[in-house]
Amino acid sequence: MEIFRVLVINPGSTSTKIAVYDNEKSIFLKNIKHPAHELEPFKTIADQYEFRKEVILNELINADIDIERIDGVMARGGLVKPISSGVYEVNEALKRDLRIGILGQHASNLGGLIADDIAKSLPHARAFIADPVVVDELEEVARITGCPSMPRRSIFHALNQKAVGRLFARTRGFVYEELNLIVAHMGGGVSIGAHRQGKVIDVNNAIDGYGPFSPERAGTLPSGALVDACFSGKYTYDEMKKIVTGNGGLVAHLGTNQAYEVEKRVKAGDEHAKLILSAMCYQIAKTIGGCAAVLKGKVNGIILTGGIAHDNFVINYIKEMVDFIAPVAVYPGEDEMTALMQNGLMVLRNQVECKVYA
Ligand SMILES: Nc1ncnc2c1ncn2[C@@H]1O[C@H](COP(=O)(O)OP(=O)(O)O)[C@@H](O)[C@H]1O
Ligand SMILES: CCCC(=O)OP(=O)(O)O
Repeated sequence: MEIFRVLVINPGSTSTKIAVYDNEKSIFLKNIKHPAHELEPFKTIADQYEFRKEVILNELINADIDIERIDGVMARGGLVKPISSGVYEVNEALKRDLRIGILGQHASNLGGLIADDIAKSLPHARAFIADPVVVDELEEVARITGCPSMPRRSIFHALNQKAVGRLFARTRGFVYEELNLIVAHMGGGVSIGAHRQGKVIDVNNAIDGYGPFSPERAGTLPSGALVDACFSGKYTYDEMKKIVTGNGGLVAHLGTNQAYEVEKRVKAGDEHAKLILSAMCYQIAKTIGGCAAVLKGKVNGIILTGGIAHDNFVINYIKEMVDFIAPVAVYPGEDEMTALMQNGLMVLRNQVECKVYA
């Protein structure tokens, strides 16, 4: 059997994850955490490009991985134009939109760019992204806000939400497309999606829109206060953007983007840390309740996933508020690396056609 070597790169807001597979066999996996102070010197996401690329290449060198053998570089894709779920080969149009950050700035914008750069330096590698954060399956009614020029947008952890949705269904003898699920991904950002028979018909905008606050995002804010702050003369445009994305949420309240650090403080008896972490959980649970209404109460399961799903305080808090809706399943971490590898192998084996980003 032909062996395909796939490099998977996943730049998240608080981490860079790297994996190498020979066919389905994992030969290397590393999660490099980036505490807030390490990323603070970079003014923009684009400024992190060299840093993140170096991190990836150094890890591969240190692990003695023969990168010349790589056939495909799979990346978690970023804030390009809204597109359907699937695998896209990195092309010039995609790179241009990733560079601009046409729908905003997020570490995953670097994924396709770094993948392309690495693939081009190798003898026969191709670069792809799959299920980027802009996968858009929203129902029309879910797009409308009270201000026609500011519609709601689908920006979420599409790759992992769909991967764990499929895993949940498979392990229970169903297919994902038969079930109604609510998936809460809790990472540097938090997204909560209403999955109706394989389509995410409603979800919060996890980057700079609305929804629960998260380790580094402010989430929904009182709009009057937000307008006042913008015009107060105290902040530049970039500073306001950073308040909403990057320096919001746990970073703003507690000075760290690491939920495990907050959990340690809570265990040590820090009442303020407990109140803030509780507020984040409370907002997540309320949003899950909203998704139950979207699905008209017909919910087969609630899935809690992402790095913070390792945190027992968080899980217990949310479970207590929502387990009256449907059974709660917990998938700590994410299945993004496996999902990217599987998508890459399907294309390299010509089992699916990759889509063209135009
Ligand atoms: N074992 C753990 N216990 C509690 N929180 C954790 C644990 N592992 C990771 N986290 C938290 O999960 C968050 C990162 O989640 P992750 O899904 O890796 O996000 P991202 O992809 O945005 O970097 C961080 O706040 C981190 O502190
Ligand atoms: C839009 C979802 C992307 C996101 O928030 O990812 P991180 O949790 O990795 O920042």
